[in-house]
Amino acid sequence: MNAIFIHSSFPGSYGRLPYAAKVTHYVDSEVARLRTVLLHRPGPELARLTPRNNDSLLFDAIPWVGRAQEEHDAFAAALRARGVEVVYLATLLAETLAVADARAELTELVLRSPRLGDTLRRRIADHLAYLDPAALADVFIAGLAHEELRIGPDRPGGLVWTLMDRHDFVIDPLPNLLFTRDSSVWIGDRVGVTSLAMPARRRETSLTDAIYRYHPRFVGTDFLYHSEMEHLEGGDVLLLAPGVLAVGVGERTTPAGAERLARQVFAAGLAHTILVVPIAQERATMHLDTVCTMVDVDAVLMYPNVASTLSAYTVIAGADGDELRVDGPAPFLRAAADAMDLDRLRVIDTGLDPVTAEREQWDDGNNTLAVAPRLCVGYERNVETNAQLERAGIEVIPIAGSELGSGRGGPRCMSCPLVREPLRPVQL
Ligand SMILES: NC(=[NH2+])NCCC[C@H](N)C(=O)O
Repeated sequence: MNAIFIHSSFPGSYGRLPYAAKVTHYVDSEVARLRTVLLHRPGPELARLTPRNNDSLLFDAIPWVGRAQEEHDAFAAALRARGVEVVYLATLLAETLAVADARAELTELVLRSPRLGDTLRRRIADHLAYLDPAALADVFIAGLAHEELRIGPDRPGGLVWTLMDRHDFVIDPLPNLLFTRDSSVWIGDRVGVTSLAMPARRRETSLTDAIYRYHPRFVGTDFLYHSEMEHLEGGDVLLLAPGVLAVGVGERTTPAGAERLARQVFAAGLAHTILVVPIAQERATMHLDTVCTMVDVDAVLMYPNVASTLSAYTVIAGADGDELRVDGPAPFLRAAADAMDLDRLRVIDTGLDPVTAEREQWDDGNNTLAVAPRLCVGYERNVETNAQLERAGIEVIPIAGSELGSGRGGPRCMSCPLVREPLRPVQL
């Protein structure tokens, strides 16, 4: 028997702690009271989006940056009003870049791009060397445009810079950093730095990796997953109950990623069952959390157009500790209830009729963030879904998302829980 016990009082914000204090981060469910969450307030990286690059940068429209920031501030305020500590990724990154090794590592990484020749590489290195940690963090997030680099007779750009399209970037921006759910995931007291599938997002994990390795807040944290491992994105990982995970495999997470995660969590003693859930390889269902999120310990909000057809393979550790045992497929809702030791899972539908459901699923009506059991944040525009939740006894904290939603992500995608109250000690 191996029980994980957690400190009963959770430390407050980073600013109030002695510099090198160790903070206990811990998450064992989707719904237990949320204590601390990692968000990214969108900034100048969104202003990089144009009709020419928005598809490859994974946005469906060109967001109005100021309004997106207002919406995001209201999201953060709603969480704080419920007692949640909000930690910003850009702040953590700036504090991380005060550490010389972290600064050198991340700088070296952007300079390594084979698109740059030696001359341009030198110009970029000079440019970055003068920036203070906060300004350097801004460049790592918002990228660097061709015309932002100071080039002149005494500082020639060289062949690559000269032949480059003026609209091109010498360091690509990361507009999807907003969706902090995907670039790292906490399971128990360990962090998984994920392995993002889309080229436009890959560099995000160099930032989360550096933060978790170098920031004093995270000293001593054990890693459960690394970005060089098989593709796995946080939006596909649901902590159904302590010891039970669901992992979507589709456009982003691969079966190999799900298998790797299973091996890692079994080896760390963090779960006994992984449900592997195939989802359609489409933009509308890029992650499992676009069709299924939890709103209570025994209730899920689900997209009705897939609820009855979604299936799951149940993976448990094999007897010899190496080979995994795979059973199924079985209907997802049945397999989940069995693994969670419940008679059944309550299901609340996204939308009312199939057309409304399809519209509201697209607008991330399904993508709620639980702040506590039966209390979640949802986009206000998904009127029918929110009404369904209220009818089922789930309180919805509505937030505006007309601009935030243009990147196709809702409150769950935009948040990475660092601390939730433990649902119960895990008995493995
Ligand atoms: N967990 C999520 N559903 N995240 C949504 C991410 C949206 C982002 N534009 C992407 O395509 O990657």
